[in-house]
Amino acid sequence: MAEIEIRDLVKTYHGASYRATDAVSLTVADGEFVVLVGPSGCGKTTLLRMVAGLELPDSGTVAIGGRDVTGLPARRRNVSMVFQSYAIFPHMKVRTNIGFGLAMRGTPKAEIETRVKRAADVLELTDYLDRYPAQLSGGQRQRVAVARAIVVDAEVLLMDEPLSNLDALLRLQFRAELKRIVGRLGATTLYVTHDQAEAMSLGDRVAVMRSGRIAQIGPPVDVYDRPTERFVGGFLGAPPMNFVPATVTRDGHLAIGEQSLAAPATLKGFAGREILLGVRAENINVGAGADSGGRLTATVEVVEPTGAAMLLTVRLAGHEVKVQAPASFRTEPDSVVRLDCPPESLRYYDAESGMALVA
Ligand SMILES: Nc1ncnc2c1ncn2[C@@H]1O[C@H](COP(=O)(O)OP(=O)(O)OP(=O)(O)O)[C@@H](O)[C@H]1O
Repeated sequence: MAEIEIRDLVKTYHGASYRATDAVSLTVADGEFVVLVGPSGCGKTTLLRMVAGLELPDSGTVAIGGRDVTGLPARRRNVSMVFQSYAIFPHMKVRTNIGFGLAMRGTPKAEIETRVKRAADVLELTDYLDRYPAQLSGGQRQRVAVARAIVVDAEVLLMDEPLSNLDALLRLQFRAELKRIVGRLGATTLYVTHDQAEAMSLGDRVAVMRSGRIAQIGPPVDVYDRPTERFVGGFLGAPPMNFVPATVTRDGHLAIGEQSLAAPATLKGFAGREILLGVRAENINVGAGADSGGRLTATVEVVEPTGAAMLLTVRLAGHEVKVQAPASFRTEPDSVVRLDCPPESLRYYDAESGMALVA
């Protein structure tokens, strides 16, 4: 059993006027992979370091496997860590690097050898055991760091941007590999990244952080599809969710400038108010030309082929909107397009607070 239970963790760094983490609570179930994601400075690393035992909270508790470890130093927590910098020793061969943690714990030599071999096998490093880090590629070095973390059989795996030193392609490859490895291990994992795509890809659940708090947590697809606040919709997704100001009219419409869509009955109580309409680029149907049938009219500003799709930037009632059209869609700047959004793909937010209006 290695559930991580974080309760009301508060941390204010010396001299700071704000809390780096502001009463964060989070439970990571045994064997679960939770990703902390959010913009720079939102408190992800601070939270992870408090779980690791590298930082003491001002208040709140951390329990691992049902044991309160809040006051315990890192070495007594049975956690394993992988950091952004590979933190592998340049003067040691891969074999020694991987076995380092075990050697420090006084594990017998024969057992170290067996376990290093097993970890190297999992991470496809067997052919590199007698090389020095300088003789490895970035991805291989990163795998050595991961091997060293998994070899000790810790209850909990903590990773802070472990892929950030890799170039884009390697990062993508290793992301899938990491998912496979950690899945196989079944370790309880808390993982920090600022990369929303990485968070979506890896997490059983994703916790989106903002200013020291968890804004929303849930399975990646849920969080992506139903952001509970504008911030989350604007952070997850490339392009981010579109937000268009609209007024709820008394006759049950959503007025977007001079144009309108039907408003759902759930917005009845908001008649007369300006709200934000949230919609993902891929949920907007687009037709070329003024007669193509959609209920809204917009003007194309930018056309970007992405290969898999055609990304359009259009202007709708003075607002910029990203639309993902099929790759075969043909249009050009200044052309008129018609847009339609299936009602089930629309989300509604308070214009001031940015919070979702209806679930
Ligand atoms: N040792 C420190 N002393 C003072 N302030 C710190 C310290 N470490 C972090 N902070 C501040 O605490 C806040 C949270 O930092 P933290 O490193 O946890 O954010 P983060 O979300 O991990 O950001 P990034 O993605 O940039 O690493 C930031 O405002 C940061 O400037």
